[in-house]
Amino acid sequence: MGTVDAANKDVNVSLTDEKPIVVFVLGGPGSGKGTQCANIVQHFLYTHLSAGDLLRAEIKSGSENGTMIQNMIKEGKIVPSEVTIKLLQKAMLESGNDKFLIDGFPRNEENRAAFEAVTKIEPDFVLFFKCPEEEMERRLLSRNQGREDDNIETIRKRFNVFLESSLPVIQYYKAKGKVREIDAAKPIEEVFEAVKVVFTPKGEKVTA
Ligand SMILES: Nc1ncnc2c1ncn2[C@@H]1O[C@H](COP(=O)(O)OP(=O)(O)O)[C@@H](O)[C@H]1O
Ligand SMILES: Nc1ccn([C@@H]2O[C@H](COP(=O)(O)OP(=O)(O)O)[C@@H](O)[C@H]2O)c(=O)n1
Ligand SMILES: [Mg+2]
Repeated sequence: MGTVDAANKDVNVSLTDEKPIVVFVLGGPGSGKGTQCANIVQHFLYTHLSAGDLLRAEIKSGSENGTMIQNMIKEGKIVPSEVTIKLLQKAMLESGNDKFLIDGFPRNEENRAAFEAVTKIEPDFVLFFKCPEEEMERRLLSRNQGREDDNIETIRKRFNVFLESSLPVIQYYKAKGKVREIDAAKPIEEVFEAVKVVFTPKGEKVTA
């Protein structure tokens, strides 16, 4: 009995040790998630996985889910978790890394609960980019990446989805003390200064 317990304990310890480190990067559309993740990976040893980028790549690949995903994105709606989580898991495996910035996910309670149930991973912390809607709107309208959802009609829908479905997820993690909130209305370099502080281990100097 004691031996079995001891063995189980060992297994649990090693599983815990092997679990990847995950940071969820959240914020409204246009708050600067992608921009700051690109900066973070230059300074810290993370792999950046954007849920939106993975979904757009899935459309391009001609997958059987492509049309459904395209329609959801055009409407600013959230794609069923099953689809997004599969893409995230595949990208995590293929990266060979064990530290991830998961950008734009979880976007609703379903995303959050399904990810936790399927992967058993809890985020280390949640980086939340807080930005006023007018500023996010300005940025999205001049993003110029040819995205079908960067038009004023879809942008309004995405803002509503953010308020109704995504903010509650941020609240959920706030209650657990896991949210690191950043003022994202400032210029890119200033936002990154604040981001670096969050990623720099306590006691270490924040580097340039
Ligand atoms: N702090 C900032 N100030 C001004 N423009 C920004 C800032 N951060 C990002 N942008 C620009 O705003 C647009 C949206 O940024 P992006 O990183 O794609 O946001 P998100 O991934 O949150 O939608 C891009 O064109 C980007 O260059
Ligand atoms: N977890 C996610 C992330 C994105 N998406 C879809 O992809 C769209 C674009 O997401 P994105 O993260 O690339 O958008 P931004 O916040 O970067 O502007 C969203 O509006 C959703 O339609 C989703 O369904 N589920
Ligand atoms: Mg983005």
